[in-house]
Formats: sequence, structure tokens, C-alpha cells
Amino acid sequence: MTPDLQDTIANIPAPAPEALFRAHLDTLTKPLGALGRLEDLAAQLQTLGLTDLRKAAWVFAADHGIAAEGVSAYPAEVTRQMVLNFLSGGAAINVLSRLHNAPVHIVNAGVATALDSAPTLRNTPIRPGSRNMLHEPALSEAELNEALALGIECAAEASAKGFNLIAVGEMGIANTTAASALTAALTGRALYPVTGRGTGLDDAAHAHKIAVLEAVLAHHEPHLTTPEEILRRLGGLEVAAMTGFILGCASHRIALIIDGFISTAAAACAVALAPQVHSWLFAGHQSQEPGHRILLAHLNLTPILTLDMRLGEGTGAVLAMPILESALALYTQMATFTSAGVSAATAL
Ligand SMILES: O=C(O)c1ccc[n+]([C@@H]2O[C@H](COP(=O)([O-])O)[C@@H](O)[C@H]2O)c1
Ligand SMILES: Cc1cc2nc[nH]c2cc1C
Repeated sequence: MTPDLQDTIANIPAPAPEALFRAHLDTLTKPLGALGRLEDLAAQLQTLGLTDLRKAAWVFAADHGIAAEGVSAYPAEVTRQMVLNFLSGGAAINVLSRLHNAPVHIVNAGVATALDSAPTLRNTPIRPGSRNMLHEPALSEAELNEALALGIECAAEASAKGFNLIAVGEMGIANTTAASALTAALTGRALYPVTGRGTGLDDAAHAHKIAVLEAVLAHHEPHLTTPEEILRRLGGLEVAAMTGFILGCASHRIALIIDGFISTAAAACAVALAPQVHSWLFAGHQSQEPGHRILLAHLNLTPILTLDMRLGEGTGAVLAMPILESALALYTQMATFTSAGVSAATAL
């Protein structure tokens, strides 16, 4: 572990105890517990000291060497093409981020073909796509450290800009293959239940993806002994950058809304490196990828939304923002039984 990463992890603050916030929720003019999961979300925001929400989205893009094995329904060029779409404001994440006032920041962590610079693009590719993990680790040790450091730098930028609630998303053709490999390695589950159709594979291509993943895991298995080695061998540049970003944000008291399968795989790596980061995480939604449900359960995270989405980009995370804002507004603005003169429950 680099000193940078060690410092970041050491600086992740513990949340405040929850009891006082739960007690306040119980004084509000509603039957006890009637706001359901909103009460959990409000209490969590309070434990983190988030009393007003300053929102943004960060989207990390990179290509994957494993795309050469035919594991995605779309060609690898789509990664770069979609980054251009993000920059011109036409992607789903742009629409949702405008709607919910969460400005999007794009990070080129390793798109295969060079991109021109643009005001909303952090254009610092570490290499042109990860290596093909069927034959070698996806990243060298130096590349892993650079990607983690990139994420930590982006978190410092987010903190300097004053954001305290950030949706974490990604773009990378073939990255559901990396996420499945990471999920199998981190949870000990078999590949079949954690491998889905990604962008839309048919039955034969899905079976091929599982066969490729079996060969990948067989190749790396003896070396998957630490979270860093799992991330280095089976991850990717945007996945490692998101891992660094999540740890960095938590160290700056920024809460994260994780998005779909891939950003959750990065969160799982972050939690494996630093279990205390868990307090700073919200799961925006549960995607259609079967491994996502398994990974969320492994992390003991309950998704805010279930909309059968499988897009990525941070879209499910940004969609959850108004729910978190609603939870906070209810917590801070509702009258209490005493202030409103409403009778409390009858003691039975
Ligand atoms: O967020 C998800 O759970 C999700 C599920 C399926 C696909 N994706 C997106 O689709 C791309 C990866 O799919 P694939 O089939 O190329 O591995 C990548 O750009 C992701 O953002 C995302
Ligand atoms: C068009 C397209 C948009 C995406 N956004 C995130 N992953 C994606 C994959 C494809 C193929």
C-alpha cells in the first residue's frame, strides 16, 4: 500500500452515533417508523453531518483488454464515443444531472484512443485500456497505484469544490466482466450467479463470457490473496480510480452514492481495503445484473431504488438523490408531536 493510500484510509472519519438522530425521528408527527427506509437514510445523513446537500456526479471511463475476447454486445470504441457524448451533454447521465442539479465531471482513466481536452474532462489516461486479464494481470503494480492516486486526486478536487454528496459512475465496454471477476473473488461465489448479460448478450455469448471468466479466475486464483491484488489482476483503470475516489471522498467527509454493478465492485474493493468507508456509502439502486444483488448483500447495503436499469454512467445514483434530499427535508422540517400539539400513541 502506498503512503498516499495509507494516509487516505487513516483519515476516514467515523460517523457520529445514531441514537440521538433516531430519537429525533421518533418525535416527528407520524406513526413510529412510518417513513420506513427514509428514516434510515435521514439517520445516516445525520451521522455523517450532512445537514445540507451539495451534489455532483463523477464518471470514470476506461477500456478493458478483456473486450478482445468478445464479452460485450458492443464494440470497444463505444467507450470513447460515449465519453464524447458525455462531453456534449447528450447522454442519460447528462439529462439526469441537469434535472437534479448535480454537475457531471468526466475522468479519462484509460480510454484506448486519445481524447482531446475539454473543460469538464479530466484527461489523464494511465494507459490505453487495461491489459487482457485472460493472459496477465489487468494492471501492473505501478498502474494500480496511479489509478488509485488519480481517484484520490479527484476526491480532493471534489472537496475543494465544496461537494458533500457524490454519485459515482463509470463507462467502459467489457467492465461487467471485470465486475463479475471481482465479485467472485471478493465474495467466494461461483461465476455463474454473478455473471450477467451486461449491455445485452444473447444466450450463447453469455455462456462464452462465463467460460472466459472461468479461464481468467483459473489463471489468477493462486494470487488473489489481498484486496489490492484482486483489484490489480481483475479490475481495470476506471474501477481502481473509483476505488481511490471512494476512499478519498470519505476521507474528506463526502458521502458517496454508488451506482450499478461496476461502481459497487469498486466500492467492495474500497471496503475490503478499509472497512470503515462503509458508513459513507449509499447504494443508489439495484441494477439488472445478477451479481449486483449479490454484491450489495455482501456489502450489507440496501438499494434505494429498483428500476431494472442496467446503464451505468452514475444514472441510478443520481436518480436516488431526490430521495436522499426528501429524507433530509423531512428530518429537518417536520413538526414534532409537542410543537404541533398532536397526541402521541396510545399506550396499550
Ligand atoms: O450499472 C450496471 O449495473 C451496468 C450493467 C450493464 C452494463 N453497464 C454499462 O455497460 C458497459 C459494460 O457492459 P459490457 O456488456 O460491455 O460489459 C459499461 O459502460 C457500463 O457502464 C452497466
Ligand atoms: C450506448 C451505450 C451507452 C452506455 N453507457 C454506459 N454504458 C454504455 C454502453 C453502451 C453500449
